[in-house]
Amino acid sequence: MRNAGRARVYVATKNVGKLREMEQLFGDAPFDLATFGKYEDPIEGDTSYADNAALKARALHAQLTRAGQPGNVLADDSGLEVYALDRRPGVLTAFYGGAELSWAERRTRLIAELEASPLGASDRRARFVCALHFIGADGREFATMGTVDGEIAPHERGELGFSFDPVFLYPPLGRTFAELSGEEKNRCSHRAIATAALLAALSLAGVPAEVHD
Ligand SMILES: O=P(O)(O)OP(=O)(O)OP(=O)(O)OC[C@H]1O[C@@H](n2cnc3c(O)ncnc32)[C@H](O)[C@@H]1O
Repeated sequence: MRNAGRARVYVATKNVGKLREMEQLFGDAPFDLATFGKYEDPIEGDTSYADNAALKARALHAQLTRAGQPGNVLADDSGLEVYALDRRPGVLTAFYGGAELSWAERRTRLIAELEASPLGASDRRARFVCALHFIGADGREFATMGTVDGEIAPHERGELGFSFDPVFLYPPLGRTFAELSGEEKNRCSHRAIATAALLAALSLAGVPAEVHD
């Protein structure tokens, strides 16, 4: 008898908010997401989400292989781009404002920086970007991207989500990402779009392989 197999995928992240979303986004797909306790994240570059996602995936892939535990890996590199700020903080979103600031302080700072900028009074457009990179246990690599357009809200709103979600207004619903349920965010987010593309690519490529019993 032939069955679609389930495969473990180690996620190269230290961001609990991302991991929680990925677990929901992978939903019924034939993968079990896991973390590797000894994952050491590499130093990321400052130019490309795709390069950083590949860097993180390859680092974890190598660490698992060294530990004698080879397997599938997945990494996400993402960020928030504000048009009036020349698309900053962009690839460097995780470091916005420096390590000593809380996320609430970073959100306040972003709104203030936007409003002090020459275009900030008339242009609040922003987008979230997500690059995913998957490496199969057989070494095959798959990369996808997703983006979602929105605006920087005048004040933060909502308690859900993480990081910049309370200041990211999603115009089609008139709410910030932090005012959307997990299910709602996972129907429209940058990560949802990149994940749907990845799951489609994996399915077309026959990953995970069918098992015979
Ligand atoms: O590298 P890992 O360990 O995965 O975690 P990280 O938080 O450092 O990840 P990134 O380098 O990809 O930084 C992405 C940043 O972009 C922001 N971000 C990405 N997706 C987001 C989302 O769905 N909601 C809110 N903020 C998001 C958030 O501030 C993240 O810290």
